[in-house]
Amino acid sequence: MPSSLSPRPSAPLSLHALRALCMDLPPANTQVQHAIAQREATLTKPPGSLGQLEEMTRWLGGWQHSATPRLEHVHVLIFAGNHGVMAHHVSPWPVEVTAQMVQNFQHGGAAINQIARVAQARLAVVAVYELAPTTDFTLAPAMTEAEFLSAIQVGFNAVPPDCDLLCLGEMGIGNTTAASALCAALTHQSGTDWAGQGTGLDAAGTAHKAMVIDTALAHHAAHLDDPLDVARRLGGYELAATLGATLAARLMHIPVILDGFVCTAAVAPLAHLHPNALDHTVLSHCPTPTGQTARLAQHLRMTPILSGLGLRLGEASGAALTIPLLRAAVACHTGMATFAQAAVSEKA
Ligand SMILES: Cc1cc2ncn([C@H]3O[C@H](COP(=O)(O)O)[C@@H](O)[C@H]3O)c2cc1C
Ligand SMILES: O=C(O)c1cccnc1
Repeated sequence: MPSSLSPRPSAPLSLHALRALCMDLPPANTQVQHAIAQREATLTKPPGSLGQLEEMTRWLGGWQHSATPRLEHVHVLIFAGNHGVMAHHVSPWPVEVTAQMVQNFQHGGAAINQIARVAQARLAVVAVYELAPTTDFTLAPAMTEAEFLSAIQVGFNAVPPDCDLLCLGEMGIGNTTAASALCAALTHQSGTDWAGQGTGLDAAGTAHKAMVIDTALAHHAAHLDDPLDVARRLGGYELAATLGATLAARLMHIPVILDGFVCTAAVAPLAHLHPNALDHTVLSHCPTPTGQTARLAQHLRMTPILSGLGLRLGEASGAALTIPLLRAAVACHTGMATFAQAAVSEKA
């Protein structure tokens, strides 16, 4: 069934229902994947010579449940939120920048606006809780259970049903601290292991960020066994919305491209609940081979589509950059002639 005809699922209304949903997610269509691999073998090229493009087509088709994958309706969704932990100056930028950048997205002036236009994708921005900040998570959970569930629901409901591919991104000054705290908690490591420079902290600023994360980890130490509770205590509204959108996409047969570190950290709790929970997602990029995004990718056994570009912006910029590549993959699979059609001799 094409993704555009998939029924719109309803969002889970309790933590119990959310957990149950995460444990029982629909798989990819393996028959479709097999059919795509069979056609791929008949196309006028040495087998496997389009490398990862061939894998991408199989991945897209398997999750769209269609042997002729489509990229007619590609959507980029940015969730924005603010962070109480900014009381500790964990970013060199002021919190107002979150709202200002949301305006910038709406007026077409951000990097993502240009990349989405080039990629022929529709862009939408959702300011979660109208950018009210979370609670400072060094003192208390970032979100109450009700706030957490409602942010998940915002993300869940933001996924357009008529969508062949969803690219997710975020905007929230201070959110690399939340993302690093999540990673540290999920991997049972420390702030130093996961804190990075974010939007340009110097070495002293990064060490302070690591200390703030360690303070939060100590405060919540007795409650870090449940991945969803980790997401509630140490995450943020836009991270919870990202998790909700990723779940909705799974139920609606929509493949997902995750942007960078923050986005991937936001959905990492799902992988800790169920090993296959992120199979319908792909990580777009890693800025460096040894940074936090690379380590998170390794932890989640994800291979980024793009590496070495040094992208460290967020906003779904890396995710949207992969769209032209995916369009090329699908165009080759659907448009190429077979050996028989083109009268090209097959391998001896
Ligand atoms: C002008 C500007 C545009 C951005 N677009 C994305 N981010 C990125 O930086 C933020 C996270 O970094 P940190 O944790 O260091 O604050 C997020 O908003 C992220 O999307 C931006 C940041 C700035 C300053
Ligand atoms: O990789 C990311 O997601 C990222 C990196 C720095 C700032 N904001 C986002």
